[in-house]
Amino acid sequence: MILELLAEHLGLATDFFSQHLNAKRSLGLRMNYYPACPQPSHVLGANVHTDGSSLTVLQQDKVGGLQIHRDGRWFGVKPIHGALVVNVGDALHAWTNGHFKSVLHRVVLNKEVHRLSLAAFLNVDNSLALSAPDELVDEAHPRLYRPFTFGDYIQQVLRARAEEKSSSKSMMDGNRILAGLRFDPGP
Ligand SMILES: O=C(O)CCC(=O)C(=O)O
Ligand SMILES: [Fe+2]
Repeated sequence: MILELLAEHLGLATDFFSQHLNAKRSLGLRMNYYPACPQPSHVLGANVHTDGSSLTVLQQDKVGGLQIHRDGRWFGVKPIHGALVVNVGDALHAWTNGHFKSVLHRVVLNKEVHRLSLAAFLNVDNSLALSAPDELVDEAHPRLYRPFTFGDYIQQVLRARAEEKSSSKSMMDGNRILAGLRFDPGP
């Protein structure tokens, strides 16, 4: 349903995303438990990252701690009773030629109480080609990425992880991961 509204918003066929995801989809579920922490400024509950999914739907409790990065600053995502948080992941970012941006996020801890969240990742199949449709490419929005499958993206993630292990940097940033798949228009 959300994917159908997003497709309509972009002027694409309503089932543009959902037809592929209905054929071969997988739903990943993760329960996150963040203990109270005596020194919350020294550690993060979840490190800075983007999700690889198309969309992530998150249920958080009332404690708070999720933050998104925008315009060089971190903003808290205030828990609203009965509301779900919907995040765009790297797969949808690439598939829409960056019209929808995957959001860099992290979780901070607090001294007093633990926090729980449940994340549902709408993942795409490794064989899915994430080429943006021509409708989303024009002079103002040149094609960002060469044609690639989600499996190619996973290879880039593994490469980035291996690099992280050998350096002090630790950040699963979709922009950095997708940089390896950027379109090179040539000389
Ligand atoms: O716990 C949260 O609010 C976010 C969790 C998250 O980013 C994730 O599981 O990918
Ligand atoms: Fe996440």
